[in-house]
Amino acid sequence: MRMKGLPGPPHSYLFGHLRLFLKLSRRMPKGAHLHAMPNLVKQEYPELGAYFYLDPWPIAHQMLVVSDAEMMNQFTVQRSLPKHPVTNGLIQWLGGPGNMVTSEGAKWKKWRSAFSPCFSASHLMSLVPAIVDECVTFCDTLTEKAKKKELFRIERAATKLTVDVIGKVTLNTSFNTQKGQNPLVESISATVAWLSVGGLLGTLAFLDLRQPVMLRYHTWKMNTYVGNLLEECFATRHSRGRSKAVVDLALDAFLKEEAKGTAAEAKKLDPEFREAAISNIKVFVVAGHDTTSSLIVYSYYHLAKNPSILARVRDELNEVFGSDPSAIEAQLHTDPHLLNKLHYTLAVIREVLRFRSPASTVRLGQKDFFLRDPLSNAVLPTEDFMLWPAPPAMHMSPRYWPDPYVFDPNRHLSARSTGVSGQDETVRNKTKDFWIAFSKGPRNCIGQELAVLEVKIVLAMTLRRFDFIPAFDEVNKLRGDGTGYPSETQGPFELFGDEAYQVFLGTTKPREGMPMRLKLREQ
Ligand code: HEM
Repeated sequence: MRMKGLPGPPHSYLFGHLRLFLKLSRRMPKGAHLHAMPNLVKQEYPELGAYFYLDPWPIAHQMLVVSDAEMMNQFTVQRSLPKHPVTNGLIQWLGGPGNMVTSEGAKWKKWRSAFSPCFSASHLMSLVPAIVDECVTFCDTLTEKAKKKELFRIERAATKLTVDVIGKVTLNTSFNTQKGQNPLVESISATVAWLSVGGLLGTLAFLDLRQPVMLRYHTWKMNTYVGNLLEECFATRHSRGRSKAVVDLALDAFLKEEAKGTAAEAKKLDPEFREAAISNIKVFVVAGHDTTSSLIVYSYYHLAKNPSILARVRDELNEVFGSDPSAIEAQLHTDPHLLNKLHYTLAVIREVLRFRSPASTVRLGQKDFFLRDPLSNAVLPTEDFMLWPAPPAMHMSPRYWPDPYVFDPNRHLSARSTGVSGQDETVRNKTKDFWIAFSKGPRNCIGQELAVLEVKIVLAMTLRRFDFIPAFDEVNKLRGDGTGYPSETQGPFELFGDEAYQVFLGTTKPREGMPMRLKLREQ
C-alpha cells in the first residue's frame, strides 16, 4: 500500500519487487555485491529517472534509490537524516558504545569533534614517515612474491598493510599484521564470522547457543588489547615529542571541550575518553581497512588495464621524485609535502573510487521529511524508507559522466590543474557535486584524507618497482588457500562487461581477492 503511486518498476501487491530482484540476481555472477542492483534495475527499465522506489522486503528494506546529486544533498547536507538501522548490526557489535559510525545527536557530535582534527590533511602530513615505514614492509612482501613469480591474492597483503597503517596513525604502534598474527584483527574476523551465523537475516542464529558467548568473548579480547595500547600511548605522550597519534590529539580536544585541563597535565586516562577511544579505534580499523585496501588493489587493476594512463602516472612520479625509485622513502621522510604535487595520481585515485566505491551511506526517511525533485518539483515521501544514494548509480550515470564505463582520470582534472602545486582543490572541485565515494555533509568519511594520502604513498612506492598482472584466469590454482575466497571456476564471471566486479564477503571486496602476478621492473 505504501508503494502505491510512487515511481519505480511495476510493483506487485503480493510480492513487491521480489520477483524482479530474483530475476535480476540471476543475471549477477555468484557472490556479486548487491549494490550493483540499482544499475540492473535501470538497465531493465531505462525509462526510470534519477530516483525510484524499490520494495524487496523481506530480502532487504523498502528503499528509495537516489542518483541525483541535488536530491542527495537534501538528506545528507541540508538536513543530515539519521543513519538507517541497517548500519547498526556489525558496527554496533564491533564498535560498542560511543562509536562514531552508529551514534547520533550530541553523542556523535562530541566524538566527531574530538577526532576530526586528528584526520586533517595538515596533521596527517606529520604521520607520513610512519606510513612510509609500513609501506616498506608491503614492498618487501611484493618483492618476495615477484622474485618467486608467485600467484597470490593481493587484497590480503594490501589489507594487512592498511590495518597496520591505522595502528600507526591512531595509536603510534604497529599492529604488525604484515609480519604475523594480531589479536585485534583475529577478533574482528571472528566477530564478523559469528555474526554471519544464521544466514543473511540471522534468523537461525538462535540455533547456535555459542554465538552470544563468543561475541562477548571477542569484544572483551578486542577491548583489552586496544585498552592496553591506549594506556601505553598515554604513558609515552611526553617522551614522543612532536610525534602525535590520533588519540593524543583527540584526548587534547576532549579535555579542552570538557574544561578538564590538558593532556600533558592529566595523571591518568579519563575513563569516559578511554571507553570512547576504544570504541572508535576499533571502528577506524573496521571502516578504514577493507575500503582502503580495495582502493589500492583496484588502482593496480585499472592501471594494468590502461598502460597509457600507467605510463603517465610513472612520468609524474619521475618528475616529482626523480628517476631513482629507491630514493623515495628518504624523500618522503624529509619532504612529505611532495605528495601534494601528485595531481594526476590523485585524479587516478578518484577515478578508481568512481568505478569501485566500496561503501555508501543509507539514511532513515522521516514522517516530516519529503524529498523534492529539482526538475519536476515532485514531492516524495520518505517515512520509514531507506534513502540510498547508491554510488554505482550516481557514478555510472551518463548525466554526470559521459561514457561512464570508460576509465578516464582526466574527468577529474580541470584545464588549470597542470601540475602547479596547491592545485589539489581544483582536482576535487570539478566533480565534487556528483562524486560521492566518501559520502557528503557532516557525516561524510572522517578518514578520507588518510585513505587518499596512504594510497598516494603506496602507489608512489610501488608503481615504478613492479608490473602488476591481474590473473583471474588462474584462480583455480588458489583453491583451498584458507582465505575464504571461493576460487569459483563455474561462471558467469562478468557484470556489465567487468571481470573484476565487487563481491560481498562480510564487507565489499574485489572478486577473488584480486589474483595477481608481479614482475620486478628493470631499474
Ligand atoms: C577508500 C577508503 C574509504 C572509503 C571509500 C570510505 C567511505 C566512507 C563512506 C561512504 C562513509 C559514510 C558511511 C555512512 O554514512 O554510513 C564513511 C564513513 C566513515 N568512515 Fe570512511 N571510507 C574510507 C576510509 C576510511 C578510513 C581510512 C577511516 C578511518 C581510519 C574511515 C572511517 C570512517 C568513519 C569513522 C566513518 C563514520 C563517520 C560518521 O558517521 O561521522 N574511513 N566512509
